[in-house]
Amino acid sequence: MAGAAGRVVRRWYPHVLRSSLQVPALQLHMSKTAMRASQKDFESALSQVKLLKDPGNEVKLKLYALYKQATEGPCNTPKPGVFDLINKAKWDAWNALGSLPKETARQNYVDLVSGLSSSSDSSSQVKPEADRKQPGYETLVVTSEDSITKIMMNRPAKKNAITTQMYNEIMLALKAASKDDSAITVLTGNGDYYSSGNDLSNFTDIPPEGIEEKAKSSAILLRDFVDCFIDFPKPLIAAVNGPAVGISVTILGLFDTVYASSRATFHTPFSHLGQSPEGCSSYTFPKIMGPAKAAEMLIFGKKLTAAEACAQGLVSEVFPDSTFQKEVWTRLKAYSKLPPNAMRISKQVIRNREKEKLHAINAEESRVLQERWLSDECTNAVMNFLTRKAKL
Ligand SMILES: CCCCCCCCCCC/C=C/C(=O)SCCNC(=O)CCNC(=O)[C@H](O)C(C)(C)COP(=O)(O)OP(=O)(O)OC[C@H]1O[C@@H](n2cnc3c(N)ncnc32)[C@H](O)[C@@H]1OP(=O)(O)O
Repeated sequence: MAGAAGRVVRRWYPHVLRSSLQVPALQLHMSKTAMRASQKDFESALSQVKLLKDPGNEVKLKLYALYKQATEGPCNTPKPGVFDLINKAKWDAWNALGSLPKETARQNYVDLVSGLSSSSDSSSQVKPEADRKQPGYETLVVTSEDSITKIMMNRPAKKNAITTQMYNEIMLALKAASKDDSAITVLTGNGDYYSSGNDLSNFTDIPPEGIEEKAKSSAILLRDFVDCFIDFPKPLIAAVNGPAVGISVTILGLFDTVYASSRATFHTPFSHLGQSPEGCSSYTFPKIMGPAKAAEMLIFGKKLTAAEACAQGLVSEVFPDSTFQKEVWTRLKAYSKLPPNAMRISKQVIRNREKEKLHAINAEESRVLQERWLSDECTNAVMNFLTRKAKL
C-alpha cells in the first residue's frame, strides 16, 4: 500500500505476530530518561505503530513484551509448549521483563515507537533512479531495490534495438543478478518500445577478416546470450512495456513470467528478414502455443496483440497500458518478498530437466542462423531496412 507521501506502509500488529520468529535476545533498557509517558502518549504510540514499516520480528517481540507489561504487568501466564514456537517466543520476551513497572514499560514502548518512526521516515525516502543506478552500463539502466534487480534496455530513440554492446551488457547484468541478493530479476524497456530486436546495424560492422568471420562470431554471441537465459537461476520476469520484435520475443519462452502492457505486440518476422528462429523458440513456442500457432508466428511472421499472446500462453497477464507500471511493480514487490530459496528451487524443479535440451536447441538454431546471415535473402532484407526502403 502506498501512503499519501508515497511511502510504503504495511499494517502489522505487535500483539498478533503472525510471521515466523527468530528467538530474540532481549535487552530492554530503552528509556534512559526519567520522563513519564502519559496514557495519551501511549495510545498515540499504539496508533502510530500500525503505520510503521515492518521493523522485523525482534523489534516486534520487544514491542509485544512492552505492550503486555504496560497493560497487564509482569508475565503470569503458563509457559507455552516447546513446539508452540511463536507463542513461546512471545512469552519469553514478556517474561524477560520481570517486574519492570507498568509506567516504565509504557515509557519504553513510547520511546521505541518514536525511534522507529524517525528511522522509518528517513529510510522511506525513495532515492531517484539515477542514484540507485548500477555503474558500468551504457545501454542499460540496472537497479536493485526491494529484492528486485531491474534490467532496463535503454536506447529508447532506437526502440531499444539490441546492439552487440547491449547483448554483452545484458549478459553481464544477468550474471551479476544471478549472484546478487535480489529474489527476482526483471527485464523491461525504456520508452514506447520493449525492444525492436536485433539492431540491424550489427550487420554493417564487418571486420577485415570478412563477413564469414562476422557471422561466426555473431553465432557465438547469440548462443552465449541465449545460454544466459537458459541458465538463469532465479525467477525471471519480463515486463513488456510496448511492442516487442525478433529476439526480444523469442527469448520470452525462457522467462518464468511475462507481463504485457495492452499496447504491446509480439512480432517475429524472420522469413521477411531472410532469417530463422532463435532464442529456443523453435522448441518453446510450439510447446507453449501448439505447432500451428507457433508456425504462424515463426514462419509467416504473424504479429500478435498482447491479448492474443496471452490467450496463446506466451504472456501471463495483460494490464491496461495506463496502469501497467503501477500494477506490475506492485505485483512484483509482493512476489519479491516470498522466500527466495523456495522460489529458486521451484524454478529448478520446473526447468532443470529441459536445460540440456535447450542448450542443444540453442546451439543448433545459432548454427543455422550463421548460414542464413550469409544468404542473399538476409542481406537484401537488411539492406532494405538500412537504406530506408523497408520497415516491418
Ligand atoms: C553478419 C551477421 C551479423 C549478425 C549479427 C546478429 C547478432 C545476433 C542476432 C540474433 C537474431 C535476432 C533477430 C531479430 O531480432 S530479427 C528482428 C530485427 N528487427 C527489425 O527488423 C526491426 C526493424 N525496425 C523497424 O522495422 C522499425 O524501426 C519499427 C517497426 C521497429 C519501428 O518503426 P517506427 O516508424 O515506429 O520507428 P523508426 O523506424 O523511425 O525507429 C526509430 C529509430 O530507431 C531505429 N531502429 C528501430 N529498430 C531498429 C533495429 N532493429 N535496428 C536498427 N535500428 C532500429 C530506426 O532506424 C530509427 O532510427 P533513426 O531515428 O536514426 O532513423
